[in-house]
Amino acid sequence: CTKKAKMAKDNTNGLAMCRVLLAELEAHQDAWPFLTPVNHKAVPGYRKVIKKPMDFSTIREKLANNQYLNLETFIIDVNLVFDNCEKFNEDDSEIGRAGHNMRRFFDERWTELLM
Ligand SMILES: Cn1cc(C(=O)NCCN)ccc1=O
Repeated sequence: CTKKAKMAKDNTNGLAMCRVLLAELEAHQDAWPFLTPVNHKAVPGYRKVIKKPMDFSTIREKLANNQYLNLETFIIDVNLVFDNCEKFNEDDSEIGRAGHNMRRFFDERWTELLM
């Protein structure tokens, strides 16, 4: 096949992996803080501190709207969820621990799928 065709196949495989990974993130027992956008009206300081909010439902919407070029751009948004969580929450808190658990799960899972 041509290089372009191979690239297209890679993107297809990459996007299939995004769907698998996102479904597993959403199904994880520690996903609850990340399933929907943080309600900045209910969480004082969030809008000021977190410049680029991100959550799993927004990632799902972007995936459905074909806004991820490949697995890499998808991984950037997933890591944004966990980086925001670390910035706003103490490590020794319910949500802080959930964020660390979810990041570890995600890192192990996508490397498994890619290796
Ligand atoms: C990720 N994150 C979630 C919340 C939250 O309250 N989520 C709603 C749970 N029902 C607050 C701060 C934060 O960083």
